[in-house]
Amino acid sequence: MTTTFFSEAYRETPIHLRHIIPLDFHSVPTVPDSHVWPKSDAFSSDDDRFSIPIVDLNDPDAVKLIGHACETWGAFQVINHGIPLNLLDDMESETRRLFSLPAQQKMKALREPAGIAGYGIARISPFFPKYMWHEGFTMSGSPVDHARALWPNDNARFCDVMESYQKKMKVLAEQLTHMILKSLDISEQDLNSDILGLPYTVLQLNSYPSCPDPNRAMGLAPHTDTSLLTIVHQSAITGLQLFKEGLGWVSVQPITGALVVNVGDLLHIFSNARFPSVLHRAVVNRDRFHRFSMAYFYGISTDCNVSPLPKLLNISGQTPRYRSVTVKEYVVIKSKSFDEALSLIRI
Ligand SMILES: C=C1C[C@]23C[C@@]1(O)CC[C@H]2[C@@]12CCC[C@@](C)(C(=O)O1)[C@H]2[C@@H]3C(=O)O
Ligand SMILES: O=C(O)CCC(=O)C(=O)O
Ligand SMILES: [Fe+2]
Repeated sequence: MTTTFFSEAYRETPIHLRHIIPLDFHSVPTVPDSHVWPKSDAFSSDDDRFSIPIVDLNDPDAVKLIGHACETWGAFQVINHGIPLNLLDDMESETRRLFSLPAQQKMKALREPAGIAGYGIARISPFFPKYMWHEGFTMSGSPVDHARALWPNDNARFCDVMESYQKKMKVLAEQLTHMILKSLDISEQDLNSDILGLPYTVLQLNSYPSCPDPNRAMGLAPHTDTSLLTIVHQSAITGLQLFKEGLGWVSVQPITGALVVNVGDLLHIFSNARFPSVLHRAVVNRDRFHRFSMAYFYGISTDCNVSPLPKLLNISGQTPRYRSVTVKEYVVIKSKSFDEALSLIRI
């Protein structure tokens, strides 16, 4: 379902193979020119005075705290979320196992030019003049076909772990969505009845190999997510940074067992810009520090419209800042215009 939706949306913007096939990172002793980004101090963020809020889902004030975090940061870390720690560990070890395969084996699961699922570099690559120090593996639904191509005889464990993670993430994403709506005083009855019915979901595994010159390479370039919200599990190595007006790039410190939640573009539109869809990027590390992350993108039903929620406009007396678009229209606009997508639908 999700796969068909995205391949229809991406039909008009197929990606060239040079923007799908990653570098064989372990085969290069230095950073090739194709991957050298302009040197800038902004790459390092040693300033740990600031950090995004941490919300305990068992806190009686969790709804209020989440609402405040979404409004001030567009992100927060969540603890006591109900995802077992051993499942997070299994995700990490299966992710490591996948990216440790020889380059020619990973190529057997290469993403199609207009596809969403499979192995390759980030879809946003063509918007940047340099390549990122990153490789990814994207799943929309069952990973079984690609997993068979990667490990003809030994794919059951990978599929089991990915599928059970997707199930658990869906439950958590639903719970967070309800809490976020509650923080806005919106109940399910205030929503178009099928909007949350059949959400699109995408699971993305990210690998950032250790880099010989991390100050000149970029793991994942600055972007906002095309989702309602994204739940990220990061390995114990720093790399994720969020951009906060007035502060600049702020690192998200890994906390064992915590998950990072980002506000995506769709929630930004629904909230009539009250919640910023957070600009974020991943920087890379040297030596032994190969970093992994697992991002779960949670959307809404693909045949629904996205627009500022009418009840919210009534409560606040605000005028809508965005015109109504279908999810597909928005995904097409974003795939063509990337960081200008929101301004193209602004009223
Ligand atoms: C649903 C999606 C969001 C995403 C594009 C995609 O079709 C599948 C992969 C997602 C991802 C993961 C890495 C970063 C990102 C910007 C990219 O290039 O591919 C996101 C996309 C997004 O949020 O727009
Ligand atoms: O690696 C990370 O921490 C961030 C990943 C991310 O932003 C994404 O997959 O969209
Ligand atoms: Fe992201």
